[in-house]
Amino acid sequence: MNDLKSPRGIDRTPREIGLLQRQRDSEEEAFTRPLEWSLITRLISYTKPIAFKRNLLIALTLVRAIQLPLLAWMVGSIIAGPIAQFDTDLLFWSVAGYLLLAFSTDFLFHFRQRFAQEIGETVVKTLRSEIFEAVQRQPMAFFQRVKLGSIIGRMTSDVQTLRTAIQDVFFVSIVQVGILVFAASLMAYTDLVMFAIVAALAPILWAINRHFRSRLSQSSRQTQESFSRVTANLAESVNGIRITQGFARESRNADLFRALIVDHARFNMMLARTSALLIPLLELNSQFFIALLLFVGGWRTLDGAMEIADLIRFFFLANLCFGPIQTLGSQFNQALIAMAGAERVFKLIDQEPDWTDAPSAQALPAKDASGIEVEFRDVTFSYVAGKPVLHDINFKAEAGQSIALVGHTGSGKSSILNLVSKFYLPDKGQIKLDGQDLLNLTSDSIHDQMGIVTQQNFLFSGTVLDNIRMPRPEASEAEVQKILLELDCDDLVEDLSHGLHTDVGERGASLSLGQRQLVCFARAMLANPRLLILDEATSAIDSLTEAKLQTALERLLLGRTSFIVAHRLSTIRKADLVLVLDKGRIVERGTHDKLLQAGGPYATLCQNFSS
Ligand SMILES: Nc1ncnc2c1ncn2[C@@H]1O[C@H](COP(=O)(O)OP(=O)(O)OP(=O)(O)O)[C@@H](O)[C@H]1O
Repeated sequence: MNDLKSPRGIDRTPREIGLLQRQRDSEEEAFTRPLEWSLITRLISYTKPIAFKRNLLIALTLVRAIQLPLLAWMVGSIIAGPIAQFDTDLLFWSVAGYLLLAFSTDFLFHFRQRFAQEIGETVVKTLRSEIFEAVQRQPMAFFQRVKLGSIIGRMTSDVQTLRTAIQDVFFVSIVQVGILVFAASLMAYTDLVMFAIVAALAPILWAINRHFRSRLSQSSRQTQESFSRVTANLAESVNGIRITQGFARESRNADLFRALIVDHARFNMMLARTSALLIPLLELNSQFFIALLLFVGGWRTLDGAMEIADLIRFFFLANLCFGPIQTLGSQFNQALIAMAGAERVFKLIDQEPDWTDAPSAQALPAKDASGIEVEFRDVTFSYVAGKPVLHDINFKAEAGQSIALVGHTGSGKSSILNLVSKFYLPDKGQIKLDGQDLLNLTSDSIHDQMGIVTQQNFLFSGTVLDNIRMPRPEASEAEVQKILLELDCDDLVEDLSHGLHTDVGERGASLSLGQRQLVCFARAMLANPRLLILDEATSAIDSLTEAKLQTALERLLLGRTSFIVAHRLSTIRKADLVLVLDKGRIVERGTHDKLLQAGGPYATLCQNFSS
């Protein structure tokens, strides 16, 4: 906990400690895992759509694995052969042969690069769409459990490690192993004693390389993570600057930011120290090898046990061996990192939703111009097992009725909406839509006949037209205009700089609150739902817009069954049934007038509603 202390010795608030603690949490995710055949074969199966190119690439790679050591061997042989023998003709033809081989090697290299990139791209694009589909089919509870950051992590850094594995590690390793085997065979053929020395020392070089590479990549990941905490904190600080200044929190926030950059600097220094140790050590290793080979090779040549030409050839080949030993070390490390990434990505893709529609579920029959009849019978519901938030809920909404849900915060209003929408399933009891048990109806058919307007008035990036047309992208602009006219808010479009084609900005930021809500009403109206779920906005809106919203809402509700978490007296007054909730139970029900007369909990609550 020591490094969580503030630089000025001030005790941190739980939020500050939490922020630094997140670093530990993310580090707990496995960074590497051993090679696993099932993960490797599954990953390779993603290259099936371009199997021909993949196989061609394997063949090209094998040829390249022979070409590279052959080039080195040729250099050694030309020096030891025609040059040592002063044979000009042979020198000319040998160099021409060398050039021909070099040209064909690089010609193939061009295709190796291109095909590898294509294979990587194919795998990445399939994985990303599979992740997206897997996330989309999850029920609501999943999104409360899983952090957005972790889904983004799967989609970006983990998929990136898999790209590296499939497009580089696999093919680079084939080439390097090929070079190693081919060069080793030529070395063994040239001089067995010298080869034995290289073979004995190679594992030491490999082990040193592996050790430092894995430390290096661990440090590099920690550095990246600490930097993303710095940027996340900066974004939060800038976005929340009003609150920061309003509560005079600048100095504490600056402390926290300083702690994060100190943390980042610490990881950066660790990374620099590790690489400053690794690179000279590797260089020293190679030089130590060369010194040893020079000594033994020189001794054997002087002793007459070895030809000088063989010694030259051997040196070229030995040099060629050092590269693959080091490269294979780092590729192996990448492969282990990719295994951890693959495990996380496939776990997300394979994640079965907590529940799905029953196989026998039928579509809710669509009826024109009438609302859905909704009935709750003894419904109990909990988000967390054993902690029910709704108890014995009973009510019936006739087709076309509007039901207002009122109650203190946390009383269970949104939970009822979640159940009607089949975003969650009840623990006990029954919910019936048009007389059929919700469990026997498909979610899609319910959502097709349902419209939702939330308090946040969520808009997607794009134009006003795109947002209104979301439930029916094929709707014409004229249809959208007609909807706006029906809602009596066609002047909304006239006020906007580019009419229906005005860009709404990020999350609708360039529209006013009232305009955003009208867009959401128009969106719901275009869907022409039989059931409308509405969480009435609480934000203060000027009285003119307010009146417009009320008119639009009345028109939207006409002929549909609606459930409204109501905050305005005007909405509640018009509701056919008001359900008063308290601690997950319906404590009163009736019309506004009746409930007001009764003088119970509703009458008390009423004083808080805006008119
Ligand atoms: N996803 C969730 N996981 C666990 N508990 C939840 C979840 N959502 C709501 N709750 C709990 O369920 C209870 C009812 O919440 P609900 O959101 O239905 O109340 P509400 O009346 O709509 O409140 P508000 O008016 O503040 O929106 C609360 O105690 C709340 O803490």
